[in-house]
Amino acid sequence: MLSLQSLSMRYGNGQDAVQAVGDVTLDVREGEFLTIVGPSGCGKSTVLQMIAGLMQGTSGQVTMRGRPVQAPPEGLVYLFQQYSRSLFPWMNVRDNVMFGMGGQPGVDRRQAMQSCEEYLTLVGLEGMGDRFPWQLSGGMQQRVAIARALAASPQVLLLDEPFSAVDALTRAVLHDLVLDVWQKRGLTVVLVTHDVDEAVYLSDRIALLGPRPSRVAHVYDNPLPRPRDPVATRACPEFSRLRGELLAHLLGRQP
Ligand SMILES: Nc1ncnc2c1ncn2[C@@H]1O[C@H](COP(=O)(O)OP(=O)(O)OP(=O)(O)O)[C@@H](O)[C@H]1O
Repeated sequence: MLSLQSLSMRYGNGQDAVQAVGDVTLDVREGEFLTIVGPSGCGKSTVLQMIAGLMQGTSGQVTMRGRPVQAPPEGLVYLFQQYSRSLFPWMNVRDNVMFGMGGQPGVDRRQAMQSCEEYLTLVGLEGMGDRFPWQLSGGMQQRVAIARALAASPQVLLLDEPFSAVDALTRAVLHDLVLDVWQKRGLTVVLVTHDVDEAVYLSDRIALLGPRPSRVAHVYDNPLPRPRDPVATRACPEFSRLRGELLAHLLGRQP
């Protein structure tokens, strides 16, 4: 689905230049849930923004279904960590979600409103369309942002630490919501996170980036069965083993 070939990124020039991404090569398979983890500042968000076509690498390329990504491609949606930045405070929830459908040909307002209700139901916010983002809790706002992302009918969903700003219980609920939607809609998901537990719970595969300038240090296959369960999955010996391996690698305790 997505292919990252020898991708590198240098910000700035001369003495102030920062080589953020060294040489990243990675394939993302159609329909998989792939997570990118790595030490702080190693270039995870930069890689995700290059996948999204929000910026071009200094060298290398990204392709989606074989076509070079030079601008945000159709069918790909990027969900930011800060829901407050992605929702429009002057629009109610319904209009925010309908904004996600913007420009889809042949969709009239009544159809759009009906689909909007379906997306809100999917994220557990049925009947909340008239509220404004500032009338909702952080977790609810992030659900609206997810509903809006889904309203764009993406094939690929890029998630940049979308769960880090909510409390642990809301995070667990949002994890299962995203897994449910991913499975029902057959999406391809690429998630960037600091959270090793989250990476193991959600993913099919986990790409570990090394320190800046980053390369892919290792890609872990996740053997944990699906459907996953917030309690039972974390009790599996495989969960602890994989989590431990990732942590050891991140802490530099791996040969
Ligand atoms: N627009 C920019 N201009 C200059 N330097 C930048 C810019 N964006 C990021 N950087 C630098 O590039 C490096 C990688 O940043 P990036 O945000 O991609 O890393 P990250 O792994 O996502 O970080 P974190 O885990 O802390 O969120 C950092 O040193 C950062 O300061």
